[in-house]
Amino acid sequence: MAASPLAGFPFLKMNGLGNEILVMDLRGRDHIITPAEARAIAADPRSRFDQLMALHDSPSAAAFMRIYNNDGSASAACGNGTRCVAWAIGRDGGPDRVRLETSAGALEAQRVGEARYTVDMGPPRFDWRDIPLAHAVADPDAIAVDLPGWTAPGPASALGMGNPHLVCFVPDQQSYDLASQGPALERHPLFPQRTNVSFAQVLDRDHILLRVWERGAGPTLACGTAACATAVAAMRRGLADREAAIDLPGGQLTIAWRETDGHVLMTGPTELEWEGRLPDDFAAEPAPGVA
Ligand SMILES: N[C@@H](CCC[C@H](N)C(=O)O)C(=O)O
Repeated sequence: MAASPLAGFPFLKMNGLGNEILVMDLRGRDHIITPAEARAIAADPRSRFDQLMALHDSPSAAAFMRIYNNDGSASAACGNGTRCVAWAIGRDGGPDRVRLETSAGALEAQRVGEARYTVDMGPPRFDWRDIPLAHAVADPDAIAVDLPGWTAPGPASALGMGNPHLVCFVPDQQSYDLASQGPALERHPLFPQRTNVSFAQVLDRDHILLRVWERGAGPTLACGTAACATAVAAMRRGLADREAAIDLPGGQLTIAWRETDGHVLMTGPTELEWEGRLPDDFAAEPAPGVA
């Protein structure tokens, strides 16, 4: 079998509030990581990740980011991963301000402290085609999500942050079981591309507790886009002010929804855990039908 172009390839193992991020810089190369390769990388404890951020050349930004979940599926947005990429590009005397692209649009990241970044995550999306939903809904903040054997505590919110989100507001987030309700809600028929699922408990107008079941990755210690979606949904319901602290199992993000242009600003830390290389004999499972 021919050697994989990823054999021995270097990576940064990082995290954003415990959300496990792998950064691989493929700029100047023409290899696009396949879903099978992403799964194989995630399955190795030395390169495990919730999300893999693969950097590619961009004519108008420092990099174009292809984002993979650990089940091999793609996403067009990852808040914690975007901060990690900004750190990776900005380290060793690189720029403090970085423009990055995804298939959902351009994002600007600004260093605001030691390994700490604010990312302009762009505007939230409420049109059913942009989230996307399977069909038009009368009110994206009044989504009924009862499941067989489970009654939702009230209507949920559906919105997009470049990726789909379902936000369920609950009186006590600890009493909701991510492991059983998460997978079912991720595949709710209203979401043709599946969805990230948030259980949010509003403590105060500027303070929200959040746990997230991520599309394609399951429960993670933090999800930046879910924090953005939750803050916006709470603000639209009149439950929170324009800036709020979101507490996730891995720590705190600050989310502001700017009135002047409707963009969402996410601020939080990054951490480098180790630098590594894929094995020299790296190989992914073959594509179906390929011997
Ligand atoms: N952890 C991320 C979101 C990653 C993508 C998500 N699971 C999806 O499939 O949309 C974040 O920090 O935003």
